[in-house]
Amino acid sequence: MQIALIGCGAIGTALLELVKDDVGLQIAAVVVPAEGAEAARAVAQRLAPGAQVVQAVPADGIDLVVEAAGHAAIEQHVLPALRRGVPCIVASVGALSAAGLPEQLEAAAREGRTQVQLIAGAIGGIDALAAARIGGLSTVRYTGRKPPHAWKGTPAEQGRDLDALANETVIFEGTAREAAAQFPKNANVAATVSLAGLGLDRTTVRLIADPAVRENLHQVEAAGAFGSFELTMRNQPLAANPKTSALTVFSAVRALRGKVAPLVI
Ligand SMILES: NC(=O)C1=CN([C@@H]2O[C@H](COP(=O)(O)OP(=O)(O)OC[C@H]3O[C@@H](n4cnc5c(N)ncnc54)[C@H](O)[C@@H]3O)[C@@H](O)[C@H]2O)C=CC1
Ligand SMILES: O=C([O-])CC(=O)C(=O)O
Repeated sequence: MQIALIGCGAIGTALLELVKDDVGLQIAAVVVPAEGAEAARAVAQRLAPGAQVVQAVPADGIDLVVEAAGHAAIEQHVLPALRRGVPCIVASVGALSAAGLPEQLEAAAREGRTQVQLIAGAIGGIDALAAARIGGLSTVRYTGRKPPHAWKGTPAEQGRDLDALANETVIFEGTAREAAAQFPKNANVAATVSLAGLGLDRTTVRLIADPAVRENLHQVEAAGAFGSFELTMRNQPLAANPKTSALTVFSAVRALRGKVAPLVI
């Protein structure tokens, strides 16, 4: 299977490392903006020597796209690939918080008679939540807790010095839609939980900067006709990007391997 990888940062690089010996998965292209091309070429030379580094998904010869780039990449690269009939695996699930984008993705996939797969990424329990939804859900709450430095470059910095935080601090409370839009690199999981469950506007979200934690903690509490569950993930962040959990990479690799494996779980 010939694959185009969109994004070659923390997730993309770790993904290339993991799949470099997978015989069924050939990385044919790495798609990055012009300013990221040089760094991506160095990574590709080491981990995917057969890949071309390009600024758009090649029009021919690609069987599967995997996105690990950021919200803008969905409109820019995923929608056109779907329309051409190329299935896509998406990590930047928070992009679907933009009005109309879920519908556009569905329409593009229909037009191309293909599918877009939103990965679970850094969160677990998505299978249970999506199944529970069929019986009816009453509440779904998501709490994301990360060390203060993981919130740098986000609205969490407004009115506070993250380096000086002595206690856990709630930096956001609201809907999953608002969280995903305001924290595009930190709240994709909020969008994923909501899309699997009660939707972007009925899922309540709290985001916390906590100087007492080293890991990225994700908690989900869900209740409905199925019963209830509480889930806590204590994820190791990637050294290359403290905002991103290593599990996100494993989730993307699982999705890729699931496309070629004879038995899938
Ligand atoms: N679903 C989940 O659980 C999670 C999803 N994510 C998503 O994955 C994205 C990537 O995460 P990291 O690898 O940690 O980020 P990163 O910042 O380390 O790497 C981003 C890469 O994408 C490239 N890029 C940026 N905009 C692009 C565009 N429009 N088209 C093509 N390439 C582009 C950059 O040049 C860079 O190579 C995040 O921005 C977030 O949207 C991240 C963590 C968890
Ligand atoms: O990787 C994580 O821990 C979660 C994350 O950044 C996101 O949801 O965007």
